[in-house]
Amino acid sequence: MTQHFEVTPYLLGPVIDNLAEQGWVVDRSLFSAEEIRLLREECLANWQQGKFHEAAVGRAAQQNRRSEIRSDSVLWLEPDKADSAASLYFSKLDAVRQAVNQAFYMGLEDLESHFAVYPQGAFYKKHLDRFRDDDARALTAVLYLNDDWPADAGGEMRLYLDEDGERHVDVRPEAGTLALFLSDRFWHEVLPAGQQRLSITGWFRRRLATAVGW
Ligand SMILES: O=C(O)CCC(=O)C(=O)O
Ligand SMILES: [Fe+2]
Repeated sequence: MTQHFEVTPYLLGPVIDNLAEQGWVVDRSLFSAEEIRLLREECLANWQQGKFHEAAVGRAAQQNRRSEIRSDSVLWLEPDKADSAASLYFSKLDAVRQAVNQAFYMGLEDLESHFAVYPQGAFYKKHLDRFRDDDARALTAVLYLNDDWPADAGGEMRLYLDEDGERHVDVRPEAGTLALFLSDRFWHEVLPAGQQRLSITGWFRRRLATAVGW
């Protein structure tokens, strides 16, 4: 069954405007409570079936488990095999991709995404979402799935707004909050989570300018 999830331009307008002005945006209107509930259930069902693995740092052959840097567990989403909740996610994010490409000619081609579960106490130290040997990741999208996130539960994503880390915003991982930021520009971290924390992290990737002999 093919379903089309409309993302009306009036929802994307402010997202694009904020990205243009500041390179990051926090949106709370793209996903409905029901859509987030479906995604959360899918995330938890996979978690309970033991399908997640401890997250690594780095890419491909250079991947290492570094539990002093991050202590979450992840499960990659497969767009082709996506069942209903994940395909809903991919169609919404594709609308974002197209709007960003139209506005900024960024040439975003695809999206790689994983569910992430941060058990109580888990964190991800300050980092940049771009690998030394791969600059394809251009725009990061983090969507939070947590139904109930008390103010004192920690687990905020701290997004640093300048190079020296003096200014930052803390994003609470509440259901339906979507944070978008330029992957090569914004250092960020996940503060220790006071309770289990669920999310989907995605990276829009750009075509790589590979040398082909000319
Ligand atoms: O979950 C978050 O708030 C951010 C996760 C993150 O920084 C990452 O997976 O690279
Ligand atoms: Fe990150």
